[in-house]
Amino acid sequence: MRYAVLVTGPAGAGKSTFCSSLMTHLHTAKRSAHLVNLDPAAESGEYEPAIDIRDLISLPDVMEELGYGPNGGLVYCFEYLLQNMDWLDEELGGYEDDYLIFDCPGQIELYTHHPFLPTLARHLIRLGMRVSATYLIESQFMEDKYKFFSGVLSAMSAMVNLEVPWINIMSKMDLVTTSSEDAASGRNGVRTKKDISRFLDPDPLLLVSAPGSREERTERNSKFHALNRAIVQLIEDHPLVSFLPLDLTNPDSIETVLSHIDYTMQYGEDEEPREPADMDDGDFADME
Ligand SMILES: Nc1nc2c(ncn2[C@@H]2O[C@H](COP(=O)(O)OP(=O)(O)OP(=O)(O)O)[C@@H](O)[C@H]2O)c(=O)[nH]1
Repeated sequence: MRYAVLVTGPAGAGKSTFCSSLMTHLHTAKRSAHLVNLDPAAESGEYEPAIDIRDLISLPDVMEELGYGPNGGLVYCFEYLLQNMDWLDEELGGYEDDYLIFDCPGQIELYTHHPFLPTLARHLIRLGMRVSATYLIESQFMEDKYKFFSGVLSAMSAMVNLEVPWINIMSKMDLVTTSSEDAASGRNGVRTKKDISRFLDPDPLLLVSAPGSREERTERNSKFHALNRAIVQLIEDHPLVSFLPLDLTNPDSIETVLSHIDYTMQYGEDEEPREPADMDDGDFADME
């Protein structure tokens, strides 16, 4: 069985770094894993991709030869890929019992209102692969509820568009300090773990505004207030909208995220993911 993990999220969220960490972690665990680069503008990273869209088409070439800008060029590259899926099939052909990690580009519109990734995911499923997706949002982005709403809505939009087992990840947790002094002074704009922990598994009541804040002023506008409450209700009603924290400086954190990916890919979202300690070898026997 082949397993595909689509690593998605906005530009700079840490997708490529996460892919490298997953590769290292899987190799250390003696699991067969390969990197698939789907970013036609990618720069070289720690791991040489086993499959690389730049071997088919690259963004700099498209921009130079066809005169496109970066966004139009990226769309052209993906349209070209979809018209040449036999290239991908051939590239994937050599992998049988492997874990394939797809590093995706950071242009958010690719996830929210283009059909490329859903078409790709369906194609991989037709090839008999188990497919799941992760969506990374960086912890620094989650400074207040407005940014949180924006992040959640972009994640939900991508999730609804893609329709595969899905895990939201809050990346770069190592940049979140636990120093209450820093938090009090707002030094460097860093937040405490306590500050953003409410966004990992959000309690809607906590997201309703605090008095005296920017929120209070905004809520004088009752239409926006009603919209806020509706979004809060949506978040509450939807169990998929929670975030796994990812601290790449902590191997346990990577292990936990990987366990969730394994489990989600194996069982979908119908069952609650269990902690790694609750899983036995039989759960992943065919993934070794
Ligand atoms: N401190 C910290 N920095 C990180 C982490 N992950 C990524 N970074 C940094 O964030 C920047 C962006 O990381 P990338 O992995 O290139 O992010 P990306 O999502 O692949 O970016 P695009 O390909 O542009 O969409 C780089 O400078 C990384 O070194 C992390 O877990 N902690």
